[in-house]
Amino acid sequence: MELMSHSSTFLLPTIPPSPTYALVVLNQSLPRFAPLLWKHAQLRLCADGGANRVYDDMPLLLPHENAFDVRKRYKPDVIKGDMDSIRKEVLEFYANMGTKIIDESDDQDTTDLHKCVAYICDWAPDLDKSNLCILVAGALGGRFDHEIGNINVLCRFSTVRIILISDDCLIHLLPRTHCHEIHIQPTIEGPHCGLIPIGMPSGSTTTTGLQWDLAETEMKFGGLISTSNIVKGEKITVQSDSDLLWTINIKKQ
Ligand SMILES: Nc1ncnc2c1ncn2[C@@H]1O[C@H](COP(=O)(O)OP(=O)(O)OP(=O)(O)O)[C@@H](O)[C@H]1O
Ligand SMILES: Cc1ncc(C[n+]2csc(CCO)c2C)c(N)n1
Repeated sequence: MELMSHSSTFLLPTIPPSPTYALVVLNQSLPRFAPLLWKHAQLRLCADGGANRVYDDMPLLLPHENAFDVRKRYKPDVIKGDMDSIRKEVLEFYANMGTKIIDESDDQDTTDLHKCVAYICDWAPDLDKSNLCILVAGALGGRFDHEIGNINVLCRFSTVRIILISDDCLIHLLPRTHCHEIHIQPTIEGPHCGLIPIGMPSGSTTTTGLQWDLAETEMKFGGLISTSNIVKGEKITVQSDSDLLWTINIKKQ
């Protein structure tokens, strides 16, 4: 089985040039490291009201700079969604600056995050898709239906690397098609982590590097799932017969 390697280097001040990152900003308070994620991204999208957050919150995260200069510098490449949350003044500001606006108000069956991920995968020009990773800022810690909708996007695009990020933690999928090596960045993440079967129960999951390792263990909702686990070192391995969610806490500054 092919190996898939994971590392949260996008939270470090400087990172190696690959993979290619695309950033999607959702309609929730910006995580404190949003400017860093923005810097590392080759493509920046706002999901509908996510544009209000960039407009309102980016100057607050950079209080020593002039708000207008910050807004000009942090210009999204694309704003996409059903456009029921973005404020008119924000839409006009970015449209005048050349941001591409994609109004999909006809589609009331998929979320704004889904619409943005579909754009990145199918349409985004000039983006190396072979080594693509989509970072999603503001995906957690809000309305529960939205949070679950955001996790559902991980499952609907299970062949794409997508990482949901909040101030407190990150979540991504470990597809059952691969065995996984997770490289921990101990200065920025851990020690608390979780492994959660998604879509179907896991008949057999095996891990190394955790305080409570699994050895061909069964996991299912209503039975055992791994929460409040602890990473012991800097490398975790995971193999499972079902897709799992991996989550790890992000350290406070
Ligand atoms: N409270 C929240 N918690 C988690 N994610 C959120 C929350 N609010 C919005 N989002 C994310 O931001 C995206 C854009 O949200 P926005 O408020 O602009 O539109 P919406 O009409 O509420 O969402 P949608 O059209 O996707 O149902 C949503 O698709 C969702 O992914
Ligand atoms: C069973 C079912 N439940 C809810 C919605 C509504 N809905 C789902 S995603 C979305 C956001 C569009 O931007 C809306 C309004 C639906 N269509 N089907």
